[in-house]
Amino acid sequence: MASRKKKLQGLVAATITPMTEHGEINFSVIGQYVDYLVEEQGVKNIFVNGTTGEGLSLSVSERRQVAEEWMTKGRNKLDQVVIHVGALSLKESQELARHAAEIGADGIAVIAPFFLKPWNKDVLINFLKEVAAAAPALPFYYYHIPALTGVKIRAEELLDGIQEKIPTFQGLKFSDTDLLDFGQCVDQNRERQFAFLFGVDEQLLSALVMGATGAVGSTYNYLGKKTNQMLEAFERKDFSSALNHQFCIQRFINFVLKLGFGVSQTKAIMTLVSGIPMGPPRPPLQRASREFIDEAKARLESLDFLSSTDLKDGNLESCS
Ligand SMILES: CC(=O)N[C@@H]([C@@H](O)[C@H](O)[C@H](O)CO)[C@@H](O)CC(=O)C(=O)O
Repeated sequence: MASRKKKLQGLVAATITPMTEHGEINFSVIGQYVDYLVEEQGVKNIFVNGTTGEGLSLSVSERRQVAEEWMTKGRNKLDQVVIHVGALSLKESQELARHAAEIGADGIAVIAPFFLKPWNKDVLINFLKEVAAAAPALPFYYYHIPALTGVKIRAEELLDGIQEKIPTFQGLKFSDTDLLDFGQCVDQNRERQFAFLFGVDEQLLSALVMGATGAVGSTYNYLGKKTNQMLEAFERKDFSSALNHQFCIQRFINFVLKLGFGVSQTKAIMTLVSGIPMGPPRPPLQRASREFIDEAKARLESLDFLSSTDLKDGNLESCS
């Protein structure tokens, strides 16, 4: 039976997988990365090998090593480490789930298989159930990201009666903008035992109103501190401040989305803000362009999201 002690709350950074210039995993910076998240961003939960971590572009052996490194370096520093173990092959997913349990992870998450796809809720649940059963002591999260998987089964439908099928089910990572679906997931959870982790960083405040218990996202790697200020304002019911924080965050995300934003750009921005080299993404992704990096840097500075900036005085856009 999964431990119900620690409900996953607050911000969860969807970790980047650092790579060398030759495209190999750069394990040597993960210790520094943990310290940066905890000390500079106030983020103590991580989601490893997900979309941002290029989990599906890594081999099973690499995924195991990455998970191990985060567990080792995060020991006594991080609160919770959730490992994404979704794969097209059920066998691989089960292997990764067993491995996550062996190394002491706090939970596992799984996306819907996206090549030969489940065509209805029951078929999807059967797949998830088989993975969850490989790690029967670990909390299980379903990772709903329909825009990337192409599996459009509503989360609200999936959750209906899920615990009878998957006793370790502990929550949902909801990376979609359908707040009706999200709200109905929260609404049906009468006993409030599940974690509802929202995954669209630029809309988090709306999801908090709808009952999100936390958030998993790429921007919490470098905007964790800002987003924590929003969570704190929301907690003390200072909705006007919370909205100001969300608008500030939106100004940045909206800007980069218009330039073209994804995992490659996240790697470049994190390198810029943290000073820790994240390296290039793995093909077919291509590294972010010089123009993107320059424009993103200027925007970060104008919003006062880069600590080195001197623009505070008289800067109308400043979000400090
Ligand atoms: C499609 C995508 O990558 N979405 C991101 C968001 O954090 C996203 O980068 C952010 O909201 C900006 O649009 C996360 O939901 C992904 C995530 O949590 C993960 O890496 O597993």
